[in-house]
Amino acid sequence: MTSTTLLPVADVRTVFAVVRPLLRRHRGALLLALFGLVLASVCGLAGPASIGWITQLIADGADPLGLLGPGLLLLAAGLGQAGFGWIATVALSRGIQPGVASLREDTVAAALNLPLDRVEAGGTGDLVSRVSGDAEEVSDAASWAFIAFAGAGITIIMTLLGLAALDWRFAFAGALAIPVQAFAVRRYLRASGPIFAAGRAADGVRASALLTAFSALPTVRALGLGERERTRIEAASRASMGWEFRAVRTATVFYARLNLAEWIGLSAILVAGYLLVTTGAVPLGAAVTAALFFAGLFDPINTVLGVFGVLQRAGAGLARLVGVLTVATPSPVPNPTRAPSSSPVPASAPIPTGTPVRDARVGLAARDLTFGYHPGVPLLEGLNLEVAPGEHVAIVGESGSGKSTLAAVIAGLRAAESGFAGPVHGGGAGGNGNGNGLDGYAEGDRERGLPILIPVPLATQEGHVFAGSIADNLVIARPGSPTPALIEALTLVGAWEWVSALPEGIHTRVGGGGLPLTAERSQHLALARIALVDPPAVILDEATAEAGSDAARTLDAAAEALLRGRTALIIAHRLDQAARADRIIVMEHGRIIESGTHAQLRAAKGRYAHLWAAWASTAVE
Ligand SMILES: Nc1ncnc2c1ncn2[C@@H]1O[C@H](COP(=O)(O)OP(=O)(O)OP(=O)(O)O)[C@@H](O)[C@H]1O
Repeated sequence: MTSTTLLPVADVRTVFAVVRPLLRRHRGALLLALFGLVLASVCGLAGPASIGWITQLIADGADPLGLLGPGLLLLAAGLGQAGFGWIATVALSRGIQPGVASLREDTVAAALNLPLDRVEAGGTGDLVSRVSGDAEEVSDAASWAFIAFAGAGITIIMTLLGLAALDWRFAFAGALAIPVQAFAVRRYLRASGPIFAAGRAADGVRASALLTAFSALPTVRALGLGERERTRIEAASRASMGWEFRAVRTATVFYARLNLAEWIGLSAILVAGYLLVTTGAVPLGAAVTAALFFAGLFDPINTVLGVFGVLQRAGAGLARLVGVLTVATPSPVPNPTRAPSSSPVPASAPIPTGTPVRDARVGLAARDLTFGYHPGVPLLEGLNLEVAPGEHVAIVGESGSGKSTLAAVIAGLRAAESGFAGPVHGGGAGGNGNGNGLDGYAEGDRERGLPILIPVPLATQEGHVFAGSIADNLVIARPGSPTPALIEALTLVGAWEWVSALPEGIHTRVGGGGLPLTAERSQHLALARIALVDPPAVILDEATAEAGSDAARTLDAAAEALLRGRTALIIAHRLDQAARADRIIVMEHGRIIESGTHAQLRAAKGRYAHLWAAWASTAVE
């Protein structure tokens, strides 16, 4: 990939549109939090007020017993502040955290549904950094920064009101700090916003560079590309670090300006207090209270301005998370002959246990299908293919002829530009043969007794092994499946023999950090995963192509058992696999150029006959 197009970042309006209903759901908790924060800051003010009161009593030479009143007020204020603060914190996190959690879940679900080409265009790292780093920033901010920000903001407002209540001149003196603070904040926000956004984007690019290099490690080693990859990662890391340095530098200047503002405000209050007390305008206790009020503002002001950075960072993360939600997910091209779906089945939705999905009346079709990797350059153009229910069709053709692409579009992994591709109703009783979109039940399907259409599983030669137990690797395809169902699926494809011989059987950990599996066993698990889903139609994309001869025999048998009684599209590189199919189609430059049985095509002496002759002369059975 030479250039990347990162996933979109949502604008402020879209972010609000997504966040508002999440917060509205917990309005009660948020109101309780606001109430608690106001009472906690009122209690916070009672502390300095009682110290001022005590000072006044001492200055007046009052009876020591008279100090008991302000002493008790001081104690009650401390307890009240802690108690109300606790209530507010709990209520606020109850109001915000569920929203953050559901946003994260929605984003992860949307990420899993993203069109493959969109993820490829942005680099996998961009997506990974959003659902991990950005989600972390947002969650972090919600768990403490937002609470600290709201608490400190309310304390500032209440303190300013308290200062004004003591004497408006104290409020005026304190307000002299505001222009410097406003200047500091304005400069900081202007500078830091773009720095944080660019920093998060640079992190995404760095993650992409790392993932690309690691995922292609064997190729990188084989072609001696290590140095080139290292330089690329180093450049991406340097860019990311550069933004980090700039963020720290901007924050340092910001805090220096805030310290200057504090110094100006406190000096003004002390001067005002001195003048007001010496002229008898206010008692000494009031001046002490005012100075303590103002000093008490340092912390909340620093908190508000300090967490601004965290909130801004979280804001940038939130916009990137919501951005994932705004990417249109591939929806199957609707079949114009059918009504729209009433209960859609998303392409990646797990099939709940107990849902009967296997049905002998489901076929596969591509109708007037057009698809291309680059806009305006179609690879498949107006392609038509019908696979009848229960039929096994093999696709053969030279490398690059479009076999895998056709399989991916029919499996719903890539969205068609126009036309239709996917499972269809057809054949048997109740089917109308018109076909259907990949849309679960369409209007009236239940009434007509038509089977539900689920996404067609595609097994490729890269049978992926997830880190976890063998059971985890299977259950992922059909959550909630009981152990006997897993064993049945493994047995069907002939994998139970080796799985049951492992020390921990089905609970053996495989994948990252677990038992390494051979390519053959990984594929075996991939086929068992499909057996567990028990779908009516399956696509095998070279699922046994790379295996050695013994492994090929094992996996051929597994595929044969899996495909029995199902509709199948098989991309066959070894032509003996194709010969066993009911029908063979030959592809060239994205088009179907021949279609027929093995015998028919050999007799026709066309492209397939040539391929067969070439293969048969080199094949070792
Ligand atoms: N992700 C992609 N982005 C851009 N072009 C692609 C992508 N995948 C495949 N192509 C191109 O599309 C064309 C068809 O590729 P496809 O993999 O479908 O062919 P194939 O017949 O399955 O080949 P093979 O047998 O080598 O897998 C090729 O020119 C290939 O380079």
